[in-house]
Amino acid sequence: MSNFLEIKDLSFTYPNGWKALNNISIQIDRGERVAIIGQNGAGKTTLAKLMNGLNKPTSGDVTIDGWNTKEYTTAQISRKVGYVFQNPDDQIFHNTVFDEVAFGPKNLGQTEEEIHHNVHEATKLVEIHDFLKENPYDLPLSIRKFVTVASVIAMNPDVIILDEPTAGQDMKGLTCLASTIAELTKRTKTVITITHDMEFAASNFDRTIVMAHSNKIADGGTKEIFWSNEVLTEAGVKPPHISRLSKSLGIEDKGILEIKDLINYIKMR
Ligand SMILES: Nc1ncnc2c1ncn2[C@@H]1O[C@H](COP(=O)(O)OP(=O)(O)OP(=O)(O)O)[C@@H](O)[C@H]1O
Repeated sequence: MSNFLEIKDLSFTYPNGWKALNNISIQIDRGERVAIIGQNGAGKTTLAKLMNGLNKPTSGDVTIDGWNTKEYTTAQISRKVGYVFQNPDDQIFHNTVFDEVAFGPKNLGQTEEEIHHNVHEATKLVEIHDFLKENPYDLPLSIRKFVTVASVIAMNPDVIILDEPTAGQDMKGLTCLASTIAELTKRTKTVITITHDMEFAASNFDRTIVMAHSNKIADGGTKEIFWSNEVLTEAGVKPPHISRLSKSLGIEDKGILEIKDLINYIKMR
């Protein structure tokens, strides 16, 4: 595995003395889709903020495409790693969707033409193109969340981190998220999500990293992880509903994470 994004012996302690990450190493390649799961307070958001340089390691290193985050500003790192905040209201500060999405490309020094192109591309991808002239705060939370996703995509980073993207999304939003992730993968972008939504992780991410008590306790194929009782119990995480249903029916097929998997299993019997 190549190490486009390399986290090596990483520890992070907040100024109040709380050690939120304890000696973590992870390697993530271009084009990978990785879910980070774990209980509240496990250190997932802290880890994401170290990946895009918002936080700098207390010890150890985070290197993206050869850039050690300690040697670059957060603005420089954000060209390579885009982070979509859990709460869109922590990110949005312009009066129109267009200006909000254009902010990143403008700061990168793109020409007017490039800015227009990137804003239109990104907003079409996440299906908010009709709202370009609207004030983001007149739009519902689910749409505001896509405004922040588009803002990051418009900067064309290599790695996109989505923090709790399914919160507040209906079926239409979930479908749009899935197609956006699929398209980003086609463009060989690395997509990382922090999520409590196990169905979302199971359907869209091939690899899952499990965090608990400031540590990485597992890292592997999503199917294996969601069928590993010990890991999920230690992390305090429940597997997807369909895996639980299958287990309670006595079906021990590790491939079952989604309804379609259970249907296939039943059809094969
Ligand atoms: N600015 C801060 N100062 C001190 N401690 C903090 C700070 N931010 C987070 N923490 C603590 O660090 C730990 C990890 O927090 P973090 O937000 O990374 O967890 P998380 O796994 O993302 O949780 P959640 O699922 O609730 O978002 C928690 O105990 C949290 O209280």
